[in-house]
Amino acid sequence: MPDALQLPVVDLCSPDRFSTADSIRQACIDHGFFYLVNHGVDEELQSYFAFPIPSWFRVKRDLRAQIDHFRLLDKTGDSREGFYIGPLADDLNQWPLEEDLPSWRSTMETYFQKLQSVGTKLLSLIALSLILDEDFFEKLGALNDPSAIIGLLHYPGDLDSSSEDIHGASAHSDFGMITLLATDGVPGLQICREKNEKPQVWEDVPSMSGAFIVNIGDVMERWTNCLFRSTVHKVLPPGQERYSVAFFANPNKDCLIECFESCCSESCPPRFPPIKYLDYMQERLRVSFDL
Ligand SMILES: O=C(O)CCC(=O)C(=O)O
Ligand SMILES: [Fe+2]
Repeated sequence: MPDALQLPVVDLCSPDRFSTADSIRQACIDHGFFYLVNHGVDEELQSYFAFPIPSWFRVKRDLRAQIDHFRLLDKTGDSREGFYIGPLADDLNQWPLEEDLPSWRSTMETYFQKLQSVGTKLLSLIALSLILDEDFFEKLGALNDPSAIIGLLHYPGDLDSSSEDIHGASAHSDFGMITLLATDGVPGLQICREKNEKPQVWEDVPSMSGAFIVNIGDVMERWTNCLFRSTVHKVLPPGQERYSVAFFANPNKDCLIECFESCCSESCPPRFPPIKYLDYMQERLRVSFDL
């Protein structure tokens, strides 16, 4: 049986920003995961995502088009289904008709904007935690036209949870800067802090009512020269229906992912060469989906 984790809890609105930044730093070094409370996104909005994705509304999965348009896909073999909403301004999103799901589009747009603003606030604390200026990510250009994505995820309830080959979501790390996750409380999410250890140890990440589960993505790990970890995680077949929403805060596609000066030195040189986010993401998608 995996152990249940006690992840740190970060208060987005704490007046003591420096001590909050310190706890974020520790959480990102130790776990790459933490809970975010006091984020200002009301739960009523969050309840909108738990809708059965109607069969007529499932997105036709055109891999090439999705790469071009920064849409992410579930890994082949995962049993979940997802509906993805990309940047609102780029006009590439497919929306249900107003008469089929009244107010759904406007609610989702509001939700997207709120998550974007929570992400921006959190990134200023993350900048502080790395001894950088609070507006560091803005100045870097990461937040101009960011290629953020919301994934509305549905895990069917009728999977055979006794088989090791059946995943809700198979083991992966997220590509971007940070991910904010809201779940409906049904368990299933697990993390593996030492992915190279044998046997791997998987720990349950319980949901916390009203809190987002935040995790560090690969771009942040690369920026910080692996000081902050992009922890591998997966979702077990829940054995009952499960809904979650993941907000992937990805940077602007032209943003350069280059080790921060505060995270390298002569004795600790950058582990990765600089790369533009667009090139990085295309490479990751190519490897992940064997394109
Ligand atoms: O649904 C979840 O709890 C996790 C989803 C996830 O890790 C992802 O979509 O990257
Ligand atoms: Fe993930």
